[in-house]
Amino acid sequence: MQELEKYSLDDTYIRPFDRDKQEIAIETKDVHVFYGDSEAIHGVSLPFERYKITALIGSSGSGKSTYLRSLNRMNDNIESARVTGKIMYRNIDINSDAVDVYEMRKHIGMVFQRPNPFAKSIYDNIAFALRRFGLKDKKKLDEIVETSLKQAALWDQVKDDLNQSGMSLSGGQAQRLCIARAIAMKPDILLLDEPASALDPISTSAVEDTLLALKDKYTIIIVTHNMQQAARISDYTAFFYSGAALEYDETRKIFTRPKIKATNDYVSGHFG
Ligand SMILES: Nc1ncnc2c1ncn2[C@@H]1O[C@H](COP(=O)(O)OP(=O)(O)OP(=O)(O)O)[C@@H](O)[C@H]1O
Repeated sequence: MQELEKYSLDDTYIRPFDRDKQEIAIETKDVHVFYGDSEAIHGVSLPFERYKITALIGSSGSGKSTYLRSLNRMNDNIESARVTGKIMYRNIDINSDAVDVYEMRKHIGMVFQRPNPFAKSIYDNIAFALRRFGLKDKKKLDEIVETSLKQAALWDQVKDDLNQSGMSLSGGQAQRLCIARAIAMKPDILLLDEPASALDPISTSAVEDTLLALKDKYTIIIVTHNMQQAARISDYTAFFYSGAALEYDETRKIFTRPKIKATNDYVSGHFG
């Protein structure tokens, strides 16, 4: 934890957005997250542009996952966690008690680090939540299953046997099934917490291609440990350090001309 003392949390650069030209899909305002008495996120205010990929980078324990989870209230599932501040989505503060969390998560979906397909067929992995939300029409279900698998770049590999178990897929295929499952709900925003960290390089590359292809329909926010991955796929990058977002800018600037010393030291491999 030595390095955590090294840089000032006040030395920050958060890029401005031109809100007349750049649509903001979701935005946090002064978000703090506490686990019991310990503060893990210290007032993070970031806007995320629609139809862009934004990467959250930073060393282990810097708060990336905690912050990402706050964006669709996954921290609600952690008993000791408490989130303050506003998370504005379509002029609604989704952090307010009045929000129906399950309804909100239809708009703001999440894919986790480890592929977690259900022990069901590929078809049912996708149809399950749709049926639960009341969709019974078989033709409509077939259509959504097909479109979601196509968008997740998995259709060609599985179309001949949608009845095979989701558990029988390779890691990369299983993760793309989880992406298909998330996008079947037609979310606006897709949150991904290190979706490729458990995958081999070929599967990683397939997942990255999938995300790039999804960008024109979804706003994507992705936590990654992998700086090359952030550089390859994201438009914007936020650098997290010790529970604060120290720098937020276009990805190419973060990796070539960061304005903050901590960012520069991190992207050039001085700590991590
Ligand atoms: N469920 C939890 N209960 C208590 N403390 C937690 C919990 N989850 C995370 N923390 C703490 O919050 C801080 C931020 O952790 P977080 O997992 O968000 O960081 P991270 O940047 O995503 O790290 P990593 O890259 O290792 O996943 C750390 O100090 C961590 O120990």
